[in-house]
Amino acid sequence: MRARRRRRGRAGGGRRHHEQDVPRLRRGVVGAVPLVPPTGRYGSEDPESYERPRRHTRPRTKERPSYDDAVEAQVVTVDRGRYTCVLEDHLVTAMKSRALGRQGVVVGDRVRLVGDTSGDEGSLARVVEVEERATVLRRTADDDDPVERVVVANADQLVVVVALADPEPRLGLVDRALVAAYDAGMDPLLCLTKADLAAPDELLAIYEPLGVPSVVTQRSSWGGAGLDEIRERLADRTSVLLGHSGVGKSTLVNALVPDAGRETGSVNAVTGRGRHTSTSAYLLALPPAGSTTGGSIIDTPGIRSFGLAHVDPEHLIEAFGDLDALTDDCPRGCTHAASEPECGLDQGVADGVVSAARVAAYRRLLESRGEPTY
Ligand SMILES: Nc1nc2c(ncn2[C@@H]2O[C@H](COP(=O)(O)OP(=O)(O)OP(=O)(O)O)[C@@H](O)[C@H]2O)c(=O)[nH]1
Ligand SMILES: [Zn+2]
Repeated sequence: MRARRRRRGRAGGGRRHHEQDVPRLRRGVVGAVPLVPPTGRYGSEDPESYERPRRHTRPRTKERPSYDDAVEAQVVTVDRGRYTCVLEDHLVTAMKSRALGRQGVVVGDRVRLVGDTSGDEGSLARVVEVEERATVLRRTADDDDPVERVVVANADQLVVVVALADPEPRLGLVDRALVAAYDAGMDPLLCLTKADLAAPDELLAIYEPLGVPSVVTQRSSWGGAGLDEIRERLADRTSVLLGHSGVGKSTLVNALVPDAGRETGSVNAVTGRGRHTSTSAYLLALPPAGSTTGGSIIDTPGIRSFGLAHVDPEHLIEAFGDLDALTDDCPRGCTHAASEPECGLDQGVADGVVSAARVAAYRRLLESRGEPTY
């Protein structure tokens, strides 16, 4: 029980929480690692500390925190050690400051920048702080590789984009993405595309017992309701879009953000490189539409596998409060899988407090952890 409580308190992974619920974040501390500014104003590698003797023109007391003129920005994409950040209305290229050490900086991170934040051609700012993350979406390269990678930070919804046909839906992919979402404390959303090619009923029935919300769409209806419903679901949130190649994700992103220029052809408009070399996620602000005012989406073009070795089954069930409540009397170490002899979930079904379909769907998710990555 004690171990379980400790896991519940795990940073960034509590039961479903949204960015809005998280109190204004502590600054300058990421996880347990305090970011200690280097001695001197910005550290010895900073050209400004040589070129502009600010200390003489702007006196500061010792107590004054460093970086108090740093500006807030959000990381939009990462490419070979360069961080593109959005600062109010313009993009700034930045690198990590030495003060960050090995601290990772990922798409969605809210950061503080110093240096040249003009965004002018050739300018380079420096990331000096990463704010505590409200959520982290992680993956392991594959299930046998325990190295965890943070994919994106601060997203509160994971949109799993699945084509109803061409390519055929792969449930393994959907299940694994859902596991990652629940583990990260993000709300899942199923986005079923290409409804002009196949009916959604079968797929919807499979995910209905889990209570996963869904939208069904097809490109030809985008003048009408299809796209509006998705916009409403995305409004004022930060949503990660995940999907296998060819499901129509880029087509959808381009419809949502008309000047996004996400590649549906062969060359990435952002990097100028081939589509398959672009592996970084990319954050795009949603334009206001109808009654919605904002929100952003994070496109994840390069994710081909979604290892879940980092996911603790005991943590997964916490995303399903009604099921979690049934497991208090499970034998020690019960994984709540179908093979467990005395699992409280089976008792719950026998007692009629939970549907067999819901337990079976939960167990399918649980088992998807061990399936091959996609
Ligand atoms: N029939 C049909 N085809 C669609 C629909 N949406 C997109 N497509 C087509 O599906 C193909 C794949 O679309 P993309 O948007 O490039 O798919 P993607 O998921 O971004 O794929 P990658 O770029 O490989 O990651 C394209 O030929 C689209 O024209 C739809 O609603 N119905
Ligand atoms: Zn159990």
